[in-house]
Amino acid sequence: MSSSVQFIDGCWSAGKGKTFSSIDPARNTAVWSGESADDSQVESAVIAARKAFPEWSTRSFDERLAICQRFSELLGENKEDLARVMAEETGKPLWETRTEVGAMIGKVAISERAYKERTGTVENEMPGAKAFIRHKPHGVVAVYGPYNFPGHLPNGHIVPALIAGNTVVFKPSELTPKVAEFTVKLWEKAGIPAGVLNLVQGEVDTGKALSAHPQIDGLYFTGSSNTGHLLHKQFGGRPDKILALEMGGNNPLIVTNVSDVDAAVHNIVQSAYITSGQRCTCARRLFIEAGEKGQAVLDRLVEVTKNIVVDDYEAEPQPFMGAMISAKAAAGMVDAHNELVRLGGKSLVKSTHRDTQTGFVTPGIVDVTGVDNIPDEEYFGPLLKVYRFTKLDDAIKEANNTRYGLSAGILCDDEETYRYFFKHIRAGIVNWNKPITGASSAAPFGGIGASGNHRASAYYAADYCSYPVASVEAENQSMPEILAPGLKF
Ligand SMILES: NC(=O)C1=CN([C@@H]2O[C@H](COP(=O)(O)OP(=O)(O)OC[C@H]3O[C@@H](n4cnc5c(N)ncnc54)[C@H](O)[C@@H]3O)[C@@H](O)[C@H]2O)C=CC1
Ligand SMILES: O=C(O)CCC(=O)N[C@@H](CCC(=O)O)C(=O)O
Repeated sequence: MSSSVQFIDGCWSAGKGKTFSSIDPARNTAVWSGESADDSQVESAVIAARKAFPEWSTRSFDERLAICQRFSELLGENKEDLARVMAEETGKPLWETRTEVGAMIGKVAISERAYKERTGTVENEMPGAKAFIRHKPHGVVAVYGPYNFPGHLPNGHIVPALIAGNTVVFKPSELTPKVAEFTVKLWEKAGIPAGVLNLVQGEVDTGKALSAHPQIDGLYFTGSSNTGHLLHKQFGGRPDKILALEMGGNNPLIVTNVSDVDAAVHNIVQSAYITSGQRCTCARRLFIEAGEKGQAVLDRLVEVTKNIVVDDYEAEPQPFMGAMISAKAAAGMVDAHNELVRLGGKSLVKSTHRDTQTGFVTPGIVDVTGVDNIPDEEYFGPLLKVYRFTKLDDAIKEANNTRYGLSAGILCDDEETYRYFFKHIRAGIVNWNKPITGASSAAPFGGIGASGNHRASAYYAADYCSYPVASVEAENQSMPEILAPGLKF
């Protein structure tokens, strides 16, 4: 247990707000406990970041990058310990948390490339002068992270923000404070100067205090659509502040005319149930063609889903799914399953909460074909709704019938069908014969509609971490050969 949990202006200190804790959802044991940052500590963190900004932003790019590279090396050296902390706090199996640390390590090199490619310097000759495009950091930015990737997703904002010269106040998910503390200690070890990266731990009150602080210049948020929409309202009328929102989805996956049934089922399972369905990119709605071919896919999916191994993060052999983030979240999945059945859906695979004290829940499938009033909600867990269709156009129309627009995919043998789907589907990630999860850090990552606000992250995070400055520059001034009308010299 730790008490110095806030990192403000280069110093660790205890929070002055109320106590909160994190629980290992696989074992129902306490992992971490500490006091939250109160308003005065959020204020100190923002002021420290403001004070550190002039020096950090005017350092050379290479100096800033060197610290990020050292952080990346330290992640490598501490990979196993960090993966274990992630597993304890989230319930995710170790194979998966190791992958998450790997993604964090890779983020630095990718962000360096993205910075140079998307926000580097461009020089053009013009008569008697040169035209430049350069980029400057915004200033103090707040970074909010979700619990499902407590390392990788906030890291996807923090690294490009720091590389670009911003200073950061990081507010992690209250469900994963230990991962945040571990990570920020590595930044400290990497030599991040005082005030450049600050950590304020706490629950929603801490988040509210930070987002409302008048001295932040921007906020980079990954989390639920509800919170994202609240932040968007809060930032209304503030065009001077940059807001990047990465939110949830109600993502569709269409299956039509596939010859390799097992390969299709594997792609469905990877799309719907990886991370116990706790990825914003997970498939929530599966459209399967009516008839024998579709039935063969569905039957095999039901069979494979029933056999998915759900177990402790340390179990050997490793399970595909670990516990969900909390016992409450797992119970919520069973409730959501029952609600779909109450609305008229047919349960094909029942979601079962293993016990009321842990987050273990088995993956579920409900056939909701022809059922009206299915809520357009993101059930953030391993629950898949099935829709049978006869015409592809109807499936695409229904797939688009959502306020969200994060990821979408089609599993089909012929390219023409994919091209048609691509043209008509609305989403920020559109895949063919691949899972719709597992988005690359080397590509833009974001959604439309209620999934985001057109400020895609991952490779495009560079875009919201600085603003462009256009300059026309001449070493000497000279009089033009022809004066504008009405001027006399
Ligand atoms: N599109 C994307 O890139 C991703 C989106 N997500 C989404 O994140 C969600 C799961 O993450 P959660 O941690 O539950 O999200 P959340 O919205 O509950 O929390 C995210 C952060 O916002 C803070 N917060 C909550 N209410 C606030 C308020 N009123 N004012 C200021 N701050 C507030 C929380 O303390 C936390 O730090 C899912 O909906 C998922 O789809 C998750 C991963 C990736
Ligand atoms: O941010 C990046 O570097 C790439 C995006 C990414 O890692 N996406 C993951 C997880 C995000 C989520 O769904 O919670 C994915 O697409 O699986």
